[in-house]
Amino acid sequence: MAARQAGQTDVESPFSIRAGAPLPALQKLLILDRDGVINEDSDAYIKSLAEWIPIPGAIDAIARLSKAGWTVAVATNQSGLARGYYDLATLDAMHARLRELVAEQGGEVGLIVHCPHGPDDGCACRKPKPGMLEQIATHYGTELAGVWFVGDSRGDLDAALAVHCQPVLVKTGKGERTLSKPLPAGTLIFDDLAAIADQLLL
Ligand SMILES: O=P(O)(O)OC[C@@H](O)[C@H]1O[C@@H](OP(=O)(O)O)[C@@H](O)[C@@H](O)[C@@H]1O
Ligand SMILES: [Mg+2]
Ligand SMILES: [Zn+2]
Repeated sequence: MAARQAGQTDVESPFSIRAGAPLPALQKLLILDRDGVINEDSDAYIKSLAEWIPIPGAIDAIARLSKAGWTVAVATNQSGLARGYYDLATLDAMHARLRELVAEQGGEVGLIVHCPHGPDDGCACRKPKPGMLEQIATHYGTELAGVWFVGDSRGDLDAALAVHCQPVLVKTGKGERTLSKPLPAGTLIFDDLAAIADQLLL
């Protein structure tokens, strides 16, 4: 299958912050994995809008960060597209719903990038490859070093390390499963996205 480019269905403003560095005048950038971080995940994939269920506290966390000047972008593998489990319109409906829920709380979601490919397509965007993170960095005109990338799977952590992001693991989604095996040195661990927002907004 010809490798399609990673899909992006959103635009956002160009700001960033290197986690741990002095806070520059520019806004702060946080990158999130989707399934298992923002919404519940399933080994059967998230195949419909009805199956897209926000993790408690996640929508509020994104809204709180956004209102505090953080740019919150998303990088998500969506091999279910290549597998034919759902189509792009369904994926877009999930992301429209995410935006709607965050907007209802006065926040906004930044760029959402997805990898539509399957594991055997040899694309550059499927995590653990860092292509989507690089796409987000290009979009916002920023470096990635030290930027927190929050995921629930080992592939998320490895993608972060590939571009010198700060790997951050949440225990939601597949996080506990990921935590049961050795993690990359320096990985930060939080219960959930709400706890990350609490930390970043201290
Ligand atoms: O966590 P993000 O990247 O947002 O999305 C993960 C999903 O695309 C799906 O990724 C699949 O992995 P494979 O793509 O089949 O290896 C499985 O892990 C599913 O359970 C999961 O829902
Ligand atoms: Mg995930
Ligand atoms: Zn891809």
